Amino acid sequence: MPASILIVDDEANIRRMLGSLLRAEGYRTREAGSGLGALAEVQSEEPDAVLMDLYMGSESGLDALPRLREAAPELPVIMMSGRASLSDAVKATRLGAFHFIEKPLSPEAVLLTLGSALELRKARDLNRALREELGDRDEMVGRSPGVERVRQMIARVAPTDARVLITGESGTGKEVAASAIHYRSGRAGGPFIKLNCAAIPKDLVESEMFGHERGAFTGATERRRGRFEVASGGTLFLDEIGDLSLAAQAKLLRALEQGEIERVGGTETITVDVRILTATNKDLRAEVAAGRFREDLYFRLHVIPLHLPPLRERPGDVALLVDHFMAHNQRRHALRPPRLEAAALEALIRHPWPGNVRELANILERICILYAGTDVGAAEIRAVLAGAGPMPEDAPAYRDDDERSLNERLDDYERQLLTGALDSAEGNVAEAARKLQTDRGNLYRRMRRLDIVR
Ligand SMILES: Nc1ncnc2c1ncn2[C@@H]1O[C@H](COP(=O)(O)OP(=O)(O)OP(=O)(O)O)[C@@H](O)[C@H]1O
Repeated sequence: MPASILIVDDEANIRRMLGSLLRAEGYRTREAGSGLGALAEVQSEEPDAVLMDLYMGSESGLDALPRLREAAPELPVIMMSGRASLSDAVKATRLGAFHFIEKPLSPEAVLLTLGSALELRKARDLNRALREELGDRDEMVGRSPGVERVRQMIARVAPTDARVLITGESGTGKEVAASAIHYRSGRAGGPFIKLNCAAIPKDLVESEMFGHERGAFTGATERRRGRFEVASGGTLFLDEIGDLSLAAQAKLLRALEQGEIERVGGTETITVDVRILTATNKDLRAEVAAGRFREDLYFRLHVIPLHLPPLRERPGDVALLVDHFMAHNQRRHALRPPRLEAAALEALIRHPWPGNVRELANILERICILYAGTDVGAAEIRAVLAGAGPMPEDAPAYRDDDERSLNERLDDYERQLLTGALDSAEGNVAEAARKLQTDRGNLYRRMRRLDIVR
């Protein structure tokens, strides 16, 4: 669809001249002879850009400009004038004009300025779409006191640069909270970069965080920027921080203390401006006591603690989350949502949700797909929940003659489960994690512990 341009000038011959120039370039054009006329045009259908004269008889384009901007805040308006003073130009810019061009108009200047105004417009539209999408992602659904506390805390810490250590069981929304903090901070226009410390092999942690120079180690065929550098100006979210090796902890501590990093194999010191948010489902204090986590690093990261309560402690949020995920699945899969009977909702509320909100989201996706457009009662919910249970019916039974310890037997079972899921996902770890209703980090950690290589 060609862009539509509104031409506002009290002189008909200028409107005609601009109109034919723009149409020859493939634009659609509309015209207005006054500021009021322009406002009516914009209100009836918003154009993609406006070209407006500064002096239209007794009327000044400078009066019309704020009204246009109010009616359509993202509409770029280009002002034109033959006898504008510098102060007019400054005033126009201050009132939000996109640009100022002088008459007599040169076709090149008009087309060039219009081209960049339309680019800006496109970028703004894209941004808005992104914001809408993100709004959905970083929205903490829930009205329980626990979630209200989290929300208040987020509002309080977001505008600061304080480091926040987010704790909570798996699937409670730690990443949602981190992204909410970023997008409500002054760094929202900068990048939000996530690094899952459990998902990267030990010997690559340093290069993931700080980057590497070409040839720094076997396989480093290109120079690569690390997450610290990529996140500069924004926020770096270090998930599963409790899984970081002691060696990597030492390097992270140095980076935090000095605000500087060095790429692996490099000599250059790079200053980075990054806000650090961390999350863990481990008890980091216990990790410190056990000597697995550096105390000095713990104190650096733990400036503000933010704890996300497990879903079973806030059953009052289940109904809201059900609504939220039903709407989400309806959009995502373009299907009619099932109708949940009261008993079905009751069953969902009573479930203990060991996998927290992530588990609820997965169960609801399954319900939406399996029962689209039909009635769902407690029996259907029980069936879906049973299918999602941690132990399938053919779990290995207890055998008197098995001499292995409990842990060895459990490891064996876990290995079967993981390799089964990985096989069924054709080796795709993210997909296998989804099938097992866990996150990739957890799956990688378990694979590493059991020496499962994929
Ligand atoms: N309060 C909430 N409102 C809406 N969605 C939520 C909420 N909490 C969690 N979710 C959703 O549940 C899923 C899991 O959340 P998230 O990844 O933030 O959990 P997590 O605590 O970081 O998990 P892990 O420790 O396993 O990484 C995501 O799809 C997220 O969008």
